[in-house]
Formats: sequence, C-alpha cells, structure tokens
Amino acid sequence: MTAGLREAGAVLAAESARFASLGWMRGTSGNLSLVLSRDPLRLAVTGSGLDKGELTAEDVVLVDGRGAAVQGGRPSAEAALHARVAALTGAGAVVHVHTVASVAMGRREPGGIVFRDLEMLKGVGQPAHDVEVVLPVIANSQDMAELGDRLEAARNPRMPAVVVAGHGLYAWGEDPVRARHHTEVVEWLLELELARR
Ligand SMILES: CSCCC(=O)C(=O)COP(=O)(O)O
Ligand SMILES: [Zn+2]
Repeated sequence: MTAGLREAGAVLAAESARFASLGWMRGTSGNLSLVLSRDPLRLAVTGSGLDKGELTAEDVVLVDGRGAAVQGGRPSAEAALHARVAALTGAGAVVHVHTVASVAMGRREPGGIVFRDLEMLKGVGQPAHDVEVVLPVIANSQDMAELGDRLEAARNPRMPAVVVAGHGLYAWGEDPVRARHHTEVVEWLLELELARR
C-alpha cells in the first residue's frame, strides 16, 4: 500500500471511529471516502463488511470513478455511489451513516424533509430564517448506478446531503472535517424533526 493511501486510511479510520462512537455505524454499516485525485478521479474508500468503529489505516481501498478497486482489497459495496457523489458535487469527502433518525424521517417524508427557521441551518451554509431548505429523500436500490441516477435527479445544491429511504444518510463536503460537520448538522436537524412530530 502506498504512503498516500495509508495516510488517507488513517484519516478515514479516525473519522469512522468518531461516527461509530455516536452509534451511527452499528454492526458493519456505513462507509467513508476521501478524494485523492480528480483527473483521473481516485478515491480512498473504506473496505467492505468491516466494523467501522475498529478500522485501521490499512482498511482502505483505492477506487476509480466507477468505484472499482485499483489498489487494496474489497471496497465498500457503495463505493460507486461515493465516486458518483464526488464527481457530481465536487466534494472532497463523502460520509454514509445508518442513523435511526434518517430512516425514520425518510419514512415519514418520502417526498423530502423541509427545514426552516433554525440556527443550525447555517451549518449547511443556509440562512437561519425565512428560507425553506429541503433535504431530498430517494428510494433505495442495490444498484449503485440506479441510486446515483436518483441522487443526481433529486439533489438540492443548497443541501450537501441526501436521505436514502430505508437505508441511511449520505453527506459530503470539501474535506473530511467539513463532510463530518455536514453529517452532524443534518443528523441534528433530522433528530429535531423526529422529536417534533
Ligand atoms: C448492515 S450494513 C449493509 C450494507 C450497507 O448498507 C453499508 O453501509 C455497509 O456496506 P460496506 O460494504 O461499506 O461495508
Ligand atoms: Zn449503507
């Protein structure tokens, strides 16, 4: 494994441990990625089927723009969706977590979840007042190309996240820290809405 990929693996392992400690990656759920180059698109993505709370710097795979392994073992089953999100949004890092609030709210609001008048909206770059911000909800699929098409069609440029119904939350950002902040903010918004209804 090259030093650059191992370095990315160390970042993803640390981020992953943090999400797992919040209970957002139970069992072997969830996956993370970090863009290493744009042209050609290459991402470091977490390995498949691993306990995401116990990853090491070695538990990472280099994938291409279609999510296929270029170096390392078996990439996340959702690697192709990470690559699609990175290509579509220009994000440098993508987070996928399996939170209860995202699945519960996706069930209640399959047409999209609307937020307004919340200071926390500033955490996704939106004004706190007088604007409705919609978090898209897309149907789940085991086919990552289909899921990518749905994400592309439903994506809201004002919201760096999408709920996948019956599955979990995808969020992204310029870098791993911003992607984490977006994940935490959107999860907070979802938990609030869930508690309110
Ligand atoms: C119980 S996890 C089911 C698969 C999944 O949705 C997931 O996020 C983890 O898949 P991976 O291949 O990245 O381990
Ligand atoms: Zn998943």
